[in-house]
Amino acid sequence: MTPVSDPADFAEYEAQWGRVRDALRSEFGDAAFYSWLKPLSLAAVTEGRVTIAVPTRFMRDWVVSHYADRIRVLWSWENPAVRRVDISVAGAWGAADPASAKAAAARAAGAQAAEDDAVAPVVPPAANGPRAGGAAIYNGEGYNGEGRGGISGGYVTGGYGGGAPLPPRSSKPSPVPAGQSRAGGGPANQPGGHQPTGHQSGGHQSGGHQSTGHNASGRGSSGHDGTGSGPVAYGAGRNGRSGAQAAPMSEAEADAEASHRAAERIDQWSAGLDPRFTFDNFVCGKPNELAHAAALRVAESETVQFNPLFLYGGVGLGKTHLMHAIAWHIRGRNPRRKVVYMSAEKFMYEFIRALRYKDTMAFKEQFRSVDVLMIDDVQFISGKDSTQEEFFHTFNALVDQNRQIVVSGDRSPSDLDGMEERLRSRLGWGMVADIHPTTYELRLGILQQKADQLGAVVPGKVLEFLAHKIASNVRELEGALNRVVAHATLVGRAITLETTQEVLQDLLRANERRLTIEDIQKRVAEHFNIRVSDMHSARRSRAIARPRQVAMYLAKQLTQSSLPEIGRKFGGRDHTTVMHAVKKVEELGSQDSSFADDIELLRRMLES
Ligand SMILES: Nc1ncnc2c1ncn2[C@@H]1O[C@H](COP(=O)(O)OP(=O)(O)OP(=O)(O)O)[C@@H](O)[C@H]1O
Repeated sequence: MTPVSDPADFAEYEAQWGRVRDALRSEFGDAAFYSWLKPLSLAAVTEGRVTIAVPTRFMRDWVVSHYADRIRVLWSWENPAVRRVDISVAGAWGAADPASAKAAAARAAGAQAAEDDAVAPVVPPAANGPRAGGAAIYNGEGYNGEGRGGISGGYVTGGYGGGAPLPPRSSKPSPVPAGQSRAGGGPANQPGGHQPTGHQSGGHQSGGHQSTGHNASGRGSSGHDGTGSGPVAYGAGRNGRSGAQAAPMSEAEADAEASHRAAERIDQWSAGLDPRFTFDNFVCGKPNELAHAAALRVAESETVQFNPLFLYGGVGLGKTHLMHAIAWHIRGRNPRRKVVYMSAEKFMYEFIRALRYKDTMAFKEQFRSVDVLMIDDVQFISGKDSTQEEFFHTFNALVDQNRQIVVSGDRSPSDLDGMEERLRSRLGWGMVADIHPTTYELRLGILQQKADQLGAVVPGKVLEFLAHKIASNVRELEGALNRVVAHATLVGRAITLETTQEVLQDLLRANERRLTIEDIQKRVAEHFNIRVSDMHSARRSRAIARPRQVAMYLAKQLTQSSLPEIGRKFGGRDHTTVMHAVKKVEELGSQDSSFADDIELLRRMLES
């Protein structure tokens, strides 16, 4: 094949690529475009054949399977001479800005094409420019200032926010002044390895390693903390490449390095798993039997059972415990399976960080390469549209690849206010398992088990007393037992009912004061002069229905009960009826100040 050798021709192909991209964007929409298509760049052109560069292998596979055919068709409409479109990984070059992307991608694709077909693509001279190899040039004081960052090892290392730009990771030879090693990365006065280089923001701690600043890429760390958020030690990577003597990384090496980093990161994300939260330590009873059975099924199966498994329930009822138990179990059975557990808050934090450091491709790739993804407390991303969008795409990508997803929340998917409808419906697709508030028997069982774990001798009467008095949630129950045991150990006295009451006086008082739905129904019925039984009845006249709605609203505001629990206490009504009541009372309160005053009065009476 004859390469296109005239830069003007290449420019013409670039213009065609621009139009093809526009067409792809309008066909596939903005979300797909920004995730998958925007990072592509025209790399090389030979007669009848164009090569598009992608930043990672994962992305290449995705683009090949989802978009390549369409790209080819659209391009042949633009230019019938184009009969073939190749998608190639930019690999060891990566790209930081459009100009260098072109150069880097051209080299990458050129190398690939040369390997494939022994055809040397011609890169327009201008595109290669002064940044040979697409790497930013470190001249001992800073950069040659093109774009916002250097390029190294396939990762963009953008000098974000105006800090001194970072030196490139030393995977590519570049003109470093003789005798000046890149190890340590920064200007000469920064010792290698443990000084923050370039931009620092905040100082974020993670995974037990302290980092005094972010590196600008969020990646490219020396590898010793695996987070990419710690101090930067460029040029001293895992493979021992160091600074000026480093040989260029091949595509395969770059991929291996990237996978290694992704694996480190995945391990680090799940590093917070609590070793106490296992299935062995989980006490199963009526309120949590469904959730427990579903969790166990997911943990024991190599294939996807239901996707996602959505666990929900009130505060401190064991959702996190079950998720950790799934992770431990899977790891125990098959350590090779990649399991990621993280809170939704952490997911958002990681996403924001990736956006900030222009590392979203790596972020996507890491998440989408896991076998089991578990996201705890998903309600946290309610109202956080961009994070939801990213989670939505991650979710879809994993479901498409038949990977298991487990999510927990404080309410059912359909009740997740502030969550996009499409995400809510996806979350409800699989198995939704509710953890109900504990019963006396379950609390007693949990107390017995926790006392055994502590190795403490606690009289049955004390356990029964605690199970009876502390009904709010298991976390509080466990805290109470810990206090009693700690007190006995410290003062060297046996645990008795008396010492227990003494040690826990504040907690017991607070629990006694805790409002129940029955208290609310009684008080609201009195206030509106109706019978308490009307709270449960099917009567729909406004004189009855309105006070009932008010009581539901107050139950939602003043207790920790979930919507289904509240519904059950109001004559077995559905949770959607409770939701409607809550909305109605809020609406009336905003329109009618005397109604709002009435509600406020009731609230104060109930809380006093
Ligand atoms: N059935 C159970 N058996 C043993 N321990 C339990 C059980 N349920 C909850 N716990 C314990 O209660 C504590 C709180 O549980 P966990 O953190 O899992 O609650 P959660 O539902 O995730 O709460 P939150 O909504 O606050 O995130 C943990 O120490 C956990 O071990």
